[in-house]
Amino acid sequence: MIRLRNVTVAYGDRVILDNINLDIHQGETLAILGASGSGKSTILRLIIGLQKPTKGQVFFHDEDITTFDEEQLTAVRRHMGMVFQYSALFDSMTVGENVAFGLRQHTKDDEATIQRIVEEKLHLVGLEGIEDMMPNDLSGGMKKRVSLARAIALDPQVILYDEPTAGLDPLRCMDINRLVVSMQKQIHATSVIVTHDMDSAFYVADRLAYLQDGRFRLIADKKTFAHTDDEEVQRFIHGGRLPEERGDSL
Ligand SMILES: Nc1ncnc2c1ncn2[C@@H]1O[C@H](COP(=O)(O)OP(=O)(O)OP(=O)(O)O)[C@@H](O)[C@H]1O
Repeated sequence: MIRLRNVTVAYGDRVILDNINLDIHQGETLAILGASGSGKSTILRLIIGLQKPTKGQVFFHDEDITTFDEEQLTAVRRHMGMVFQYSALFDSMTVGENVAFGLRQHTKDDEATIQRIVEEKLHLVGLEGIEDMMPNDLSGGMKKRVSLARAIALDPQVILYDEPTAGLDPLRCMDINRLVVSMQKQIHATSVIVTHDMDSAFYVADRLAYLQDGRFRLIADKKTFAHTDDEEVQRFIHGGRLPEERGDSL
């Protein structure tokens, strides 16, 4: 469904992604892992067409979107919902207006239809009756949920999550993890999730990809990934601990 082919992203001499290939299959949830600054968010920006690669191609349904103009990209983005790091809600708009934003931009739906969809999407993320609240009055977890409701307002084929659990306590993280899984079940979206959070990655993903030094060091299904004999990947999975440090420490 989404394919990156021989993609390089460089800023001057600094190569961030070095001739990478990636296939994302319809209906799957793929987690992209890697150290800070390894280029994970860049991959999301390439997929949604917010950034063009220095070299290579990005396909969505067999169309190379790197050749698209802004109007064509807007049409592609209609099928993609993005949950940005730190929610990125519009602070001056109510929750309802935030969720309705894409509907107003991309559809000619009447006000009653928009209100019905806003209500339905807020219900899907476990929030009801908060349409008139302002983002600044919400907790971090609620903001993420509203951000997700906004991302799914147009029934996207693809949902891109940039660090959806960052900054949340463990209970709120688990709420978001469950939501990510339930989104996939309920709207059959293809999901790509960029995260540092190993628990979250293993909970939500079908496959995991580990990015290092501009390349994918490992792309594998969850079980294979968890049991890889690649010591570097194992160290990342175990929060940097060496094998001798991995016993029960509590
Ligand atoms: N406009 C730019 N000019 C120069 N360097 C940039 C630019 N945008 C991003 N970078 C660099 O590209 C690298 C990859 O950025 P990206 O945001 O994709 O990383 P990331 O893996 O998502 O990091 P994090 O986990 O910290 O969010 C970073 O080192 C960043 O400094």
